[in-house]
Amino acid sequence: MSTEYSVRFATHPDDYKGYDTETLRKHYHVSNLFQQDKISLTYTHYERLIVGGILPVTKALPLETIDPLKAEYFLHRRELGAINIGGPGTITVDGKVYEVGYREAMYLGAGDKQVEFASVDAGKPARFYINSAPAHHSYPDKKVGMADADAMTLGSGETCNERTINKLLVNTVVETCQLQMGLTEFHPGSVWNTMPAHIHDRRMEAYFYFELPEDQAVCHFMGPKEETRHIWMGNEEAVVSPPWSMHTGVGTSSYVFIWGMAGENLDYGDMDHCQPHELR
Ligand SMILES: O=C(O)C(=O)C[C@H](O)C(=O)CO
Ligand SMILES: [Zn+2]
Repeated sequence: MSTEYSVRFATHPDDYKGYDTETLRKHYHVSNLFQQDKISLTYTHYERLIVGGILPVTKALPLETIDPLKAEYFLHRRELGAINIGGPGTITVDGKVYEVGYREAMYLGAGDKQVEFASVDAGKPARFYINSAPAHHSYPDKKVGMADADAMTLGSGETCNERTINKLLVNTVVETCQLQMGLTEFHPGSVWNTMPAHIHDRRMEAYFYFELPEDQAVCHFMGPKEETRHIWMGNEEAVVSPPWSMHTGVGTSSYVFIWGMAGENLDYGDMDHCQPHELR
């Protein structure tokens, strides 16, 4: 088996108030996503979103079903989004090969039976970050490059939050059941993501931070706006944002992040903003 998984249960905001650092990390922080020749999955009970990392080096890695799905194959009743943050890779779906390069995304619809992830060059392996959610309709597979993104620039240099949000797997670009994914990059000098912060209790979210120098960190904030907590994030680590939680983060240097959501609607702009002066 080249697949490993762990399970995260959902938490109540009243309980969260009493969590110390270790408990916060145990419930929301996800590390060790990329292990050589492994598929590492975290099955969350937030909209049953799965967060994962796939690092094929010496061999192709099949997407195997895992016990919590009780399904014959992984995508029997699921859809999946993958974004490659490494060297050139391929995703083979029921015999059809898609070349997926750096920062390119792939949407896989429910019903795809045999899916395999591979690197083109073991010396520069592909690194596929994935999110998967339950799906009750089969939409066509689609590769989405950065040039296809529905891009939006927000913020300003003065407030250190100037950034381009590249919406890759969203309903203006590709048909999905509930999954949305994108990649946000910063303009020089800006380090605050998602500021002003927001909550969308219709959808849970997961953030994955990468291209962060190894000796630097991102301070990720979560919680109801009047009761926030922080989690220090390292490179290639993810954090789960429950539907009741605001989310924002600030880096001690530049970084990039991938966000992914699942839940009630596909309306990216449906957010309840929390202005900086309202945060406690
Ligand atoms: O920097 C931002 O703002 C984001 O990238 C926000 C995320 O896309 C998000 O939280 C979507 O709900
Ligand atoms: Zn959000």
